[in-house]
Formats: sequence, structure tokens, C-alpha cells
Amino acid sequence: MIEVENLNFSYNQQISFIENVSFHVGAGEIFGFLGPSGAGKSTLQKILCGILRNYQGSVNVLNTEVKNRDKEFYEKIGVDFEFPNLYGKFTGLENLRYFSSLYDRKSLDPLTCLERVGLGEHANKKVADYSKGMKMRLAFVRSILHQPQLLFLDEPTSGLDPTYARLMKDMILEQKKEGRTIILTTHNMHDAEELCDRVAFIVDGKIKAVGEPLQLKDHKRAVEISYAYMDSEVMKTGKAVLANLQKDELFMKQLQEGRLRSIHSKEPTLEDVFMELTGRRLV
Ligand SMILES: Nc1ncnc2c1ncn2[C@@H]1O[C@H](COP(=O)(O)OP(=O)(O)OP(=O)(O)O)[C@@H](O)[C@H]1O
Repeated sequence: MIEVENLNFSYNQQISFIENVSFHVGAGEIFGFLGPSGAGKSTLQKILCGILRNYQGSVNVLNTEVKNRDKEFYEKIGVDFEFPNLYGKFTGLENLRYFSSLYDRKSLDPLTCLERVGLGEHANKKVADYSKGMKMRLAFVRSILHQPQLLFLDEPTSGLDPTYARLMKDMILEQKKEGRTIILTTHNMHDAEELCDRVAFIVDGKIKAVGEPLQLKDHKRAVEISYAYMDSEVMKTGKAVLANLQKDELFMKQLQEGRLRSIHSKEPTLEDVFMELTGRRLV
């Protein structure tokens, strides 16, 4: 679906910003770009969807070197960028009708799309009067309107309240179920963990690691557990090393004598792993 080999890109022709980036994305995958602000996530997306074309190396998307993309390429991709480009003087419905008229492919029904993201009752309101979250939802359905094979989503849950963020995540997973490939840009590790089959850690225009969230987290396993136990009517706590649990006399004694009341292990988050591998925080 996507093959990137030795990609280099610079905004000012002097200092290379994206450096020697290579990765692939398989059909049907949700692939995440995870990194702090300014890491180059949006730049990479813009290269992949043919907006920035003065790159070196090879960027093959849907069997097209994106430098040479044509109109047909845009029939197959859907793009939802962080700052949605919508027509403020048109209503939500007029926006979707206009965008669907740009494609040769059969589009989804605009009103049904609006209803799906809770904008049905605002279909005839001017987009200039929409809130940021409403614009985000409109931009998302605009990107899936023509049922593209490949979707680029840039921070699709940013600015949304928890209910709509949930709805958006469910819709993204639905798109995957329908066979679409999705490139998801985020600095939200929870979204990345929940949605992505694989993620790329991006810092300073470079990919520092790629893998499945669980596999990346396995790199930094929980090392210690804490537990609580009853000792002569008094609740006490203890700590033990996970790998040596069977040799920990105090822990084993409480276990065997049935006095354990709780056990907790501190699981690493994707952010912990990100920090360990890149030396940087996500935000
Ligand atoms: N058009 C441009 N001209 C020059 N520099 C740019 C341009 N667009 C982005 N940059 C620079 O490229 C770097 C990466 O920006 P980019 O938008 O790709 O980061 P990002 O990881 O998407 O960040 P965020 O999470 O804040 O959106 C930043 O230093 C930014 O200032």
C-alpha cells in the first residue's frame, strides 16, 4: 500500500528535515505517526498524499510515485488534516454536496454522513457558525465521503469532547473493518494504543522505532509489583521484583497463608517506551 525508501526532505533546501526515512504500510493497517509537536508528522503526511513533492528518495503510495500523482490518485485517498479547509459561507450539507461532486466515484449520502457524526440538526447551518469540534467532525466525514482506499487522518480526535472522541474512534475502526488503510497522526498515546496496528515513533524528522504498541511496550516490562496483605489485623504493603516473585519470601508467605489483599504491577505506557527510546516526551 505504502513503501517509503530513503526519504529526505527539506523546507529550505539547505538543512534536511526528514532524513533517511524508510517504512512500509500494509493494506488494511492502521499505521500511526506518534511524536511531539514539530516532530514532522504532518510533513510526512503531506509528502505521502502528494502535497509536498520536492523530496528525495522513493515514496510509493497505491502503486504511484507520489511526485507523479494525477487526479485519479485523489479518487483513492481521503484526507482529514488538522486545520480543516471547509467553506464557511456554505452550510455543512452544501460543503459535503460540493466535495462529493468533485469525485467520479460514488459518494456516501451527505445527510446520512452528517447525522452519523451528530450534525444532522446542523446540516443547514453555515459552517462559519460551527464550533471547532463540529468542524472537525464535518472534516472527518468529508474525508470518507467518496469511500477512499487510503485515509490520512491528522489528530482526528483533537478538540472533541469524550463522547465525540469515542464516536470518532469507533468510526475509524469501522473504516478499518471495511478494508481501508489508515495513516493516523497523533501525539495522543491512548489513541495510538487503541487504534493502531503499528506505530512509528517520530522525533526531529526521523523514525526512531516502528512496531505494534504491545510489542513496543514489551520492550519495557513491568519490573516491580506492589501488594497489600493483612498482618495481625493491620493492613501492610510490600514490593517485589516481578521476575523474582517465587523467591521473594515475604510475598510467598502472604500468598501461601492467604493474607494477600491486592497486587498491582505498574505497566509501562507507550509514552514511557517513547521516552526510553527517543529521550523525548510526547507533549
Ligand atoms: N511550510 C513550512 N515551511 C517551513 N517550515 C515548516 C513548514 N511547515 C512545517 N514546518 C516546520 O517543520 C517542522 C515539522 O512540522 P510538522 O507540522 O510536520 O510537525 P508535527 O509533528 O506535525 O507537529 P504538530 O503535532 O504540532 O502538528 C516544524 O519545525 C515546523 O516549523
